[in-house]
This record gives sequence, C-alpha cells and structure tokens, in this order.
Amino acid sequence: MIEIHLKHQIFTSSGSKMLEVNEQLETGGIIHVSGDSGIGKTVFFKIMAGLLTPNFGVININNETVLDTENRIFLPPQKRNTALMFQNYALFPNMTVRQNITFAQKEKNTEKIDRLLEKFNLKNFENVFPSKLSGGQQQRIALARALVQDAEIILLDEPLSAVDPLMRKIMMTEIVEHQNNGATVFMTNHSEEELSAFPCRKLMIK
Ligand SMILES: Nc1ncnc2c1ncn2[C@@H]1O[C@H](COP(=O)(O)OP(=O)(O)OP(=O)(O)O)[C@@H](O)[C@H]1O
Repeated sequence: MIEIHLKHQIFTSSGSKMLEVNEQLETGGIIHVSGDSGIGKTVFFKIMAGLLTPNFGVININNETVLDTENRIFLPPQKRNTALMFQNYALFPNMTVRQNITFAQKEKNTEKIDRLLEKFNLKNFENVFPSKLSGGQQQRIALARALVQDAEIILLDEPLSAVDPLMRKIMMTEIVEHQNNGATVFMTNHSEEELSAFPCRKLMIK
C-alpha cells in the first residue's frame, strides 16, 4: 500500500497555489498522473523522489515511512527505492550513453543494460556523449536509466513525448513489463488515449 498526504505551496507566474495530494493506492500497476499544465505534476514527482521537501507531507510505502515532516523523517533520494525520469532528461553530459545508464544501477548487471540498449535502439551509440544525440534518443537513455534501477516506485515525467509511434510502443511495453514485475509506475502522458490501452489507475492533480 502507498499512502500519500502532501501539501506544498507552489509559486507560478500568476501567483501561488496549494498543491494537495491525498491518496491511498495499492502497490503495483501504472498510475496515470494527470492535471493541467503547471499544476504541479513535476513538483509532485520531485517530492516523491525525495528531491524536494514539501511544507507538509507523509509518504508511506509498504509500511516504510519515507517522509513525515511533522516527525522529521526525510529519507534522502538514494535511500528510497525510487527512480525518477526527468521531463528534461537531466543526462550527465560528461558521461557516455552506457555510463549514464550504468551509473544509476546500484547492483551492476551488464546484461540488463545491454538488453535495454538493444531494445531502445541505442546500442550503436553506447559510447557517444548525449549532446551528440537527438531529443528522442536522449529520452530513450533517460527512460533506460530509470528502468535499469529496478526500483519499487518508478516516476516517469512525460517519458514518451519525443519519440515516434513505433518507439513509443516499444518503450510502453517495457514500462508495462516493469509493472508486471511488481513495480508501481507513476507516469504523466499527454495522450490519454495511448494509456487507455493499458490497465491504468488515475491520480488527478487539481
Ligand atoms: N520547489 C518549488 N516550490 C514551489 N513552487 C515550485 C517549485 N518548483 C517549481 N515550482 C512551481 O510549480 C509550478 C508547477 O510546475 P510543474 O513543473 O510541477 O508543473 P507540471 O504540472 O509538471 O506542468 P507541465 O505539465 O507543463 O509539465 C511552476 O509554476 C513552478 O514555478
């Protein structure tokens, strides 16, 4: 079970608003995080990953409290079993494609990296630096880097937005495979229709 209670004041160009999330979710499966542009979906992901401390928050994952602001519990990102794929990819510019992916793996498993490089059509670029690659190729590296960690919570911020329909399918299949293996995937995706083909639950941010 995943329990989330958050309140965080966000500041936008048109003023401030309170981001509020109160959810109790069964673990496993895909959760489609939706809401208007600028509503705070990325902020929500950063709080879940431990990169941002909210004004108030309790996050409990399978009976482990990773955040409880009132009781001063703040598990840092590296101690949470959570992987985050950033909307802007945030790849390490001084590392090759393979190094970017390898870096994220706590227990090194070359086979798994090779499999993802193959699947996402990155094998020919494994020794290239990200700046030499297109947006779509960079997005594939960022997804591979998030999935290779085998985290129990996987947070994907627009993971498919820059790739062609065939690659979207391949990437979505890989995401589904990870939830089949027990992970809980929170993802944003502008196309509702695309996700409707999969058994997704919804988390609406208002
Ligand atoms: N640490 C922070 N504290 C408070 N407000 C923040 C913080 N970081 C970002 N914001 C503000 O939160 C607002 C929501 O941004 P966010 O990127 O989370 O929206 P979003 O729902 O992901 O939008 P989009 O769908 O366009 O990507 C932005 O106006 C941003 O300025």
